[in-house]
Amino acid sequence: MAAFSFTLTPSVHKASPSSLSWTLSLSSVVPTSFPTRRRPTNARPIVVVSALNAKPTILVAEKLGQAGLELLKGFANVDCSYNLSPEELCAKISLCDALIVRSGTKVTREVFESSGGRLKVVGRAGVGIDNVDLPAATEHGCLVVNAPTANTIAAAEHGIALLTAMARNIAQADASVKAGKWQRSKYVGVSLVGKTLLLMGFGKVGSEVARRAKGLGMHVIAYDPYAPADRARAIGVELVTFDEAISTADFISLHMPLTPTTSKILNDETFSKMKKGVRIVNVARGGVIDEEALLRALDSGIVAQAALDVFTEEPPPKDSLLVLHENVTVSPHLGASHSSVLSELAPFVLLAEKLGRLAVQLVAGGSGVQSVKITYASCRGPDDLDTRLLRAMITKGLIEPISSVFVNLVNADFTAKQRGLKITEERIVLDGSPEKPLKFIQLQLANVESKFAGALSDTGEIKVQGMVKDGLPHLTMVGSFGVDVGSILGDRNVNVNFMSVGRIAPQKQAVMTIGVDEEPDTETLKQIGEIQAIEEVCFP
Ligand SMILES: NC(=O)C1=CN([C@@H]2O[C@H](COP(=O)(O)OP(=O)(O)OC[C@H]3O[C@@H](n4cnc5c(N)ncnc54)[C@H](O)[C@@H]3O)[C@@H](O)[C@H]2O)C=CC1
Ligand SMILES: O=C(O)C(=O)COP(=O)(O)O
Repeated sequence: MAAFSFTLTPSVHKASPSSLSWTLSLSSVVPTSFPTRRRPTNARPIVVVSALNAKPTILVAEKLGQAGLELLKGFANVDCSYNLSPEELCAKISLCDALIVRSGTKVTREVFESSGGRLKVVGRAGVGIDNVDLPAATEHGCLVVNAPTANTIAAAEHGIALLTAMARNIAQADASVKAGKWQRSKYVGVSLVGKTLLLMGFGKVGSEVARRAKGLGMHVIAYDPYAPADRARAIGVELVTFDEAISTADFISLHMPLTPTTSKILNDETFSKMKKGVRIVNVARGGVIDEEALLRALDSGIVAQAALDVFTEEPPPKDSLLVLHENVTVSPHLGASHSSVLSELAPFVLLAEKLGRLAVQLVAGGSGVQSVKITYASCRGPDDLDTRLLRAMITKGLIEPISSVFVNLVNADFTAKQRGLKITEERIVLDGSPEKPLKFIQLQLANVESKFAGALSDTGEIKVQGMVKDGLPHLTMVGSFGVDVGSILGDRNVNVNFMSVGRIAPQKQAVMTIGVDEEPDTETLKQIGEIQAIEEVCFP
């Protein structure tokens, strides 16, 4: 083991006598020690611990992304037991404080009764909560929470995929070519442009489908008694009555929850009022369609085609005439399959929050941030990077240290708007491999004073920039100064085993000693010495 030390000159904050404390500037050098997170006073854990000092037990009854499981394991005993029978679930539940399910587990009254009062939370890792008996949960004092936006884009994209695949007979044509046939006229398909698409349910998924369908040149109408007219107008969608809706549509796409009111909302009577040759897409829930009535409508030609991701019974019986119908395209409830996107973004989520926290601490007085510009540098095209989660975490980092608000993905945009924080996002598309979602994230806070002159960019904004290396967030730039000593050593395969910091007096020079497993070469030391904030480097 070896150690080397270098002196950091406070020249970076010479111009500002009340400059940032060394703790912060040195944390800029140590990539893993961003300012520590203070838990906001009103933040409440979801899971209630049942015995003093005991970890809660969470039963995960369906497959979740690894990143989500790791988070749970950080504070709870996690029992991943998939494909439990109803009896097995009831037998286990009295040992659990929380239960996490997706759409495949029925959380019935019997489950709540069997829990003996221990079950405090049912978490639905997804949108639809039709598989949870809500009155029974309420009676048993059990909270039911879902992830209302987690699957919005996936469900909307899947709906559009089914719509276009159905219109062009992709699944049938694929099977035919693979069977050695070449039936060009049989599978020619129908055009979408100029056709009327009816969205039944104009909430989060329905709105996203509308945007995409407009891009395909479709005329989009919606039936949703609760949807605000201004949202429909903004997207260019006409809200219509039920009867007008079903009698004028060429295509119908379902996006409402399964409730007693929407159950079998498409039935023999409604099919009989539809235009002959209508085409139906369902990525909502199987139960919103009377499946036997749909089969009859397909056989009679009222419905020309249907594309279904969801079924009353999942999986549907192998001999289901609906599934096997030649004019029906099916998928196995895939409208939520984007967990890999979340897991690949996980380290950047941490980076985003830490950059937000650091940036706000650089502001003189801490508050008064009115606008933040976020730059994402990526080798991926703009449409291939969903930044909502990152934006939410940056907002969380910016707002939580200076307020008592608890910010998460759900309320981040709302909270920012409420506080008058304007967020703009910019993407820089870099050359290179798109394997990693991002190269770096940069934040710029405009029109604020900094306690730390060195944190200001040439154009006078507070600027911080970071990247992810080996799964960890690294701060790479503050103001105009590159600060990532850890990255330089990491790039040269020099393993850091400790770091310690001292200083001669407040606002004076600081000394950092870094213990390394391998001797850094002179080129590495030279590179560290060239960092503007560093006065001198030596390796004894
Ligand atoms: N296939 C899949 O993997 C996925 C399926 N879903 C399904 O999509 C459904 C919709 O999801 P979101 O858009 O996020 O929900 P949302 O709550 O944002 O939108 C649902 C809309 O349906 C409307 N609605 C309620 N009752 C209605 C009725 N009787 N007639 C017409 N409209 C009615 C509501 O006013 C609301 O605007 C979920 O409940 C879930 O069942 C969601 C995600 C993935
Ligand atoms: O989020 C929803 O409502 C879905 O339908 C997704 O279901 P899943 O979590 O994939 O079983």
